Formats: sequence, C-alpha cells, structure tokens
Amino acid sequence: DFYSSIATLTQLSQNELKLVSALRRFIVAQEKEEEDVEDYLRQFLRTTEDAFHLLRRWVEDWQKCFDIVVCPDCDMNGPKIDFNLTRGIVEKRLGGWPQKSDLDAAVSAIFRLWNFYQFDLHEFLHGKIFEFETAPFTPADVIYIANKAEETNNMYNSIQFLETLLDELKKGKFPNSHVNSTTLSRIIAAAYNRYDMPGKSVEILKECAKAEPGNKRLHNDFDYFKTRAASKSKLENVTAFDKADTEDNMTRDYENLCRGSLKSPKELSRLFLRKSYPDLLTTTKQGMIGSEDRISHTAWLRDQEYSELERLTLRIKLITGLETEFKKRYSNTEEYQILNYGVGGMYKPHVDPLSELSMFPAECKGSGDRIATVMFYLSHVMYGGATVFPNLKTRIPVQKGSAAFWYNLELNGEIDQRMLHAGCPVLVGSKWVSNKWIRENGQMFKRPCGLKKKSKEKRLERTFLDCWTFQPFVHSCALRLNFADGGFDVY
Ligand SMILES: O=C(O)CCC(=O)C(=O)O
Ligand SMILES: [Fe+2]
Repeated sequence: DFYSSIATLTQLSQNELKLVSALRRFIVAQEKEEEDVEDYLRQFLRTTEDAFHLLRRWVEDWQKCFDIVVCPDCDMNGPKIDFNLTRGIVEKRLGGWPQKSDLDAAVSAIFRLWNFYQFDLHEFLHGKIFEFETAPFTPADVIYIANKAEETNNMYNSIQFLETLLDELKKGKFPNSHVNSTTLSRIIAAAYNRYDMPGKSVEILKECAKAEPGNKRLHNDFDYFKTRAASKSKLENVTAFDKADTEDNMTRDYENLCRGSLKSPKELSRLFLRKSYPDLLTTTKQGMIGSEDRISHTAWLRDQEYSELERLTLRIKLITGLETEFKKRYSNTEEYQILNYGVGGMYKPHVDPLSELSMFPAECKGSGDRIATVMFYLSHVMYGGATVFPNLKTRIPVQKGSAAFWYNLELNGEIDQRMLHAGCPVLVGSKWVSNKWIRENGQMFKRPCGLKKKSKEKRLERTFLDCWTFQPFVHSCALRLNFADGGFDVY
C-alpha cells in the first residue's frame, strides 16, 4: 500500500528521480545516435507532487514508458539495459510497484476531501484548494476520476466532476484540451442515460445539437435520448443527484466539526513539547492500516527504546496523576503508537477501549482496558486533520507539540460514549500523532472507581477532555497545565 502515508509517497518521489535520470540518459543516448525519441517520453519528464498525479504516473505512465523502451522484441542496447536495470532496482527498493488499487485510493481520497471540506470544484480542477496550490488536472484526469466514481456507484460525484469540467471547457479555461465541449457533453449525456435520466441527457445535448447540425454521432445520440425520454412513463427523479441525505446526526456533527464550524474554547489550548519524532516510522517496526475506518500508517515504540520516551512517560504520570510505567507484564500503559496520515488520511468515529481481550498486546493482558488516552500532535497540518468529538461537539485542531488527554472509561468501568472521536481527513499536509494509552491496572488509588457511572471524581473532574499547554522551555518535568476553562495548575 503506497497511498496511505506521506512517508511512502516521498519514497516514491525520491525513487522516481532515479527513474527519471535513467530515462534522461536513455533519451540523450538515442539523440546521440540520431534516432527518434518518442514524444511521449519527452513530455513525460515533468514532475508534480500530489498523490493522484504521482500515483497515476507510477501506475500508468511509467508502465507505458517501459512498454515503449523495453519492448519484448526489440534489441536491448546499453542505455536500454541500464534503464531496465534501474527499474528493477527501484522496484526492489520499493518492495513492489504501486498498484491500481493505490491510484483508486487516491481518487477516493479526492472525493472524500471534497465531500468533507466542500472546496470549490472549479478552482480544484485548476490546482487550487482554498489558498493552497496543487497540480492542475487535465480534462483527461477529470474524466478518469469521474469514471472511477461511476465504477464505485457514485454518480453524484461523477456527474459533478464532469459538469464542472464542461463549465470550464466552455469558458475556455482548458485551451489545449484534446476533449472539446461537444465530446464531453456526449459523455455526460451518456452518464445521465445510464442513470435512467434520458431527459437530462437531452437537455445536456440540446445546445450542441443546435450548434452542430452536421455532427452525425451527436445527432444519433440526441435522437436516441429523445426517444427514450419520450417513452418514459413517469417523470425523472431530477433530485436523484442531490447528495445522499442519509447521514445520521453523529456523522453530520463529525463532518461539521472537521470543517471547523463548531468551535470550542478548548481550541485555545496549546502545548509545546520539546521534542518530536518525525523520522521514527522508517526506523522501527511498521504496520499499516488501510481499512475503511482508518487510512494511515502505524508504528509502535517501546518506552525503553528511547530515553526521551521514558521521560515523556514520566511527564504523563505527573500531569495526569495516573500510573504510566511500561512493563513487560501487567503494564500500566501501552507502547507509544505513532500514526502518519497522508492527504486524505483519516480515522472514522470510534472509541479507544478495545473491549476484546484477544486484541490486547501481551504486556497488557492483565491490565484492564484503556482507561485514558494521551494523544500528542507531532506535526503541523496545513489544512484538516483535527481530532473531533461529535458527541461533545468539540474539536482539537492539529498543533505541533500539543497534546490531548481524556478518560475513555466511566468510573464504573463502562465505556464513556461521550468520548467517541475521529481524526478528520488531512486536506493539505502530513499528520503525525502519537498515542499513549493508559490502562486500568495500577490506577486503583489514582482514579478510584465508583459503583455508579457518574460517581464523583476526586480530582481532574473538569478534565475528562483536556488540551494541555506546556509553556515552552520549562525544565524537564516541572510543567504547567493551562486548562481551557481558565483554571491553572502548577506541578
Ligand atoms: O488522529 C487523530 O486525530 C485521532 C487518532 C485516534 O483517535 C486513535 O489513534 O485512536
Ligand atoms: Fe482514538
């Protein structure tokens, strides 16, 4: 899986440079021999950085280059052998070539981001998302993306992309397009027809049919859709393309919070940690989750691997008043979990307790469930990526060096459903976070349990969800907690 993290995309990008050099060497050698160089190969040597374009190049365009250069029945000369060798080395280094599924994931991410953040599609096609620049799309890219949407039964997205492209083509915003607006209108009309809306197909083609009386194909289509529309007994459901309005309140709150429309005073809290660990994923054991619920890469770090982590765990103990020691058995905490989300990466609403003993790591088998979560934000994200709590209507924006703390369990040990939370999709940037889950074991006198759910808590009762503010440059463990509601504590 190459898609779900910026770290792997960066790897692709770096390795691509090697391929580009080999291809350049090949072209130079061809030119020296005064042999023709295919236009495709020359044009190909442009680079862009976003996931969709990067993956499209790897999955489709590079393949085409290989087919041209390393054709099965042509002689393998020096530069050809060199190029082919480089391909083999790069493939080996990457542990496999990016697959169509990676590209599909990048396309799904485009839709997810557009649905979440509702950026302007017209601007997006020209490489603009809010104030950010990305690579512009060609009409062929947009048609490719729309086809993908249709393949996954998402006609709404498909039609929206195509109609936006048509608008832009008509405005002359794609001057060098190989697709003209009549061809695109026919594509859109056919899509409506597949969705059993031939009336819409007729409407789409009306204008070009008038303007191009001699266009036979167009008129064939037009007549066909007219006949179909006339034979349809009932009216077309023209609202069929409205965005499905089936979302429950929780999902709506989740999306609204991600857009930032429900602000919380907690946003004012900031925590500055002295150290972050941006490069650890590549040096320790790795895993990845590419499920529907979570799109990110994961690594785990034991406290003992870095002395900084041991100190950090001690800090958590001092702040929370909970037992945090990491032990081989009956551990009070889990290893540090490091997560990296790329563009489009996210984590759907969930609660952190695992409930099932079989999912517990060995050191926590007898440690009870995740009583509390401490989550550190290790990177800035340019847009998106907030952590949101739909039931509390609260969001914590990403702020490098800050951390959030919350209890997952009620005092009687039941899961506290208020703490349902989610990681919003990253729109621009790369999000790194780290979780330290604190277990029930050892907290007996630290957070005494009660028989009832709402038994009164002795301390930190205001802080079932907190963002921490570390004043920068405080000495190791003497830190100050700045509660969002104005409270102030010194440890
Ligand atoms: O990335 C986030 O903001 C949330 C992560 C999270 O909830 C988790 O890892 O359990
Ligand atoms: Fe979580």
